[in-house]
Amino acid sequence: MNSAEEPLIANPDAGDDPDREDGYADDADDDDDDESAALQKQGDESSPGLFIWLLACSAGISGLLFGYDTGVISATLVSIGTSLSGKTLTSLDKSIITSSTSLFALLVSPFASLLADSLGRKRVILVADMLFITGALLQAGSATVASMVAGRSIVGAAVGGASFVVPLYIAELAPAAHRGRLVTTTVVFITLGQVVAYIVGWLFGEYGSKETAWRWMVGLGAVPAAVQLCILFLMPETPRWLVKVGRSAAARGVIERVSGKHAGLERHVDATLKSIEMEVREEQQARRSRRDHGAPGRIKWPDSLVELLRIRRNRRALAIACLLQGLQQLCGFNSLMYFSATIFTLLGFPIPTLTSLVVAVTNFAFTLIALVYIDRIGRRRILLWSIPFMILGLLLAGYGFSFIELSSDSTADTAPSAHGAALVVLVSIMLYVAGYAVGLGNVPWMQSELFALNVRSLGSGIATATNWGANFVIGLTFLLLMDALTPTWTFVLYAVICAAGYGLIWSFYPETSGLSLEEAATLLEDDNWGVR
Ligand SMILES: O[C@H]1[C@H](O)[C@@H](O)[C@H](O)[C@@H](O)[C@H]1O
Repeated sequence: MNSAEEPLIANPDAGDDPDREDGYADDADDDDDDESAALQKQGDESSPGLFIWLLACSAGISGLLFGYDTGVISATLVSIGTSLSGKTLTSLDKSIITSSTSLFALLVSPFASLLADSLGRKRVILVADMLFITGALLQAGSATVASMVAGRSIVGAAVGGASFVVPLYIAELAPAAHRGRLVTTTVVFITLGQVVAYIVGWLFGEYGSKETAWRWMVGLGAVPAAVQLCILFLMPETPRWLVKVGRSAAARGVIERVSGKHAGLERHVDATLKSIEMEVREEQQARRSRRDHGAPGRIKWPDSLVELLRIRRNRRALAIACLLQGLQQLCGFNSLMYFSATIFTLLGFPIPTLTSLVVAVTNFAFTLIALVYIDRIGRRRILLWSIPFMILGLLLAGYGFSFIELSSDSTADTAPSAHGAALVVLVSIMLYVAGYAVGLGNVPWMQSELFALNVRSLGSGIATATNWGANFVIGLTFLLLMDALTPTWTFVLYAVICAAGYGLIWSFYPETSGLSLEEAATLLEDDNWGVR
């Protein structure tokens, strides 16, 4: 058994409560708990301090890479020409090159969660950086389609690991009152990475040499990864992981540093540490009791999977996290990210790559707005407010498309009415993207706050895999749907998916804003899923 699975907490207050079969709450400690929760909250609500912002930004570089590597592919594909395997890329080559990234992200994310539990959150960021660098260099030096696919797959593995571990890392370090905002920083970096990728793609595409432009586009991804690799040595491990492996003294030091300076710091640190230790202890007891009641042998990862699926609140957390992550992709946003240039070509815009920059910039700008308001408005509420705008945008875009005759050579009817309709589509796409960016674009990444510590890493890993699975499906089916259903009905289909998602969120997703990770994880015990 690895050390992460068997914490070594030496806590003088540690009380075993044999009456609790699940080991989750201990009545005798209730008054203490209330006091420490109040103290923890008091410290949490003070300003988060420079150090935690620096940490969120350093970790956010992974988000920048995620956004850059997923965004840069559209410009790369149109600039490769005959540089790979001495031939023009076929549609199949393009699809495989594009989707290998999401496929590997999908395959790697659940396994990265095992690494994050045994080696720590920080080391997964380190491994991801090395993969980002290797993948970028391999792509830049590719002479064949096969080596390009290998490079994209390695980058995909890095994106899969980083996209799951960075929100987890930040959520475990952040004070509760600012956690939403700090996790949203990652999404700000992702969307910034996409803007940068579009600009780099456009600049190199317009002004670079035909032979080497695309090599620069993909190779540049190595730079931020190398920078992060250097900074990483200054970044701490999360207190929750440290407590889990029995290093409470080190955890205390980290909590002190991220709490910022405020009155009562010492007591706040004590309270935070105590509540983490309590959660770990309760999980140890629960695990021990489950082992005594049957499951023989040592707890290995399939056992944490069993815990995830057998305990009601864990199962619910997983259902919600997967629902949100699935919806984030199935609402169709990334079809715009990957194919907006194709769409705007169909609509007859003169410089489609520039027009598609509108999508990336709107996404980035509205993610910044989410950054400011997410903790004030709350996760559930921001989703319930923003999804109707997405639905409206999709329906209007579908309506606009119905006025445009797409001819067989894939160019739009150039009649004045078609120009008007193209503008309607552009504006409604912006409305949809804005709605997406303030809600669905970022809230699902707060997934780790739904899970109890013992299953947090595995649960987040599976939810991240759901995100990449749905991303893969959307990337693969969008153009086919446009052909089979027409653009109008494709957009209507995405609107229907959003409406169904709205209903599910309304029924099952409780508000977790402002709660400590330990409180958020217990909310799902309620019969009504903590929704009312
Ligand atoms: O949160 C991010 C962000 O919204 C990106 O713009 C999108 O491309 C990703 O798929 C998503 O996970």
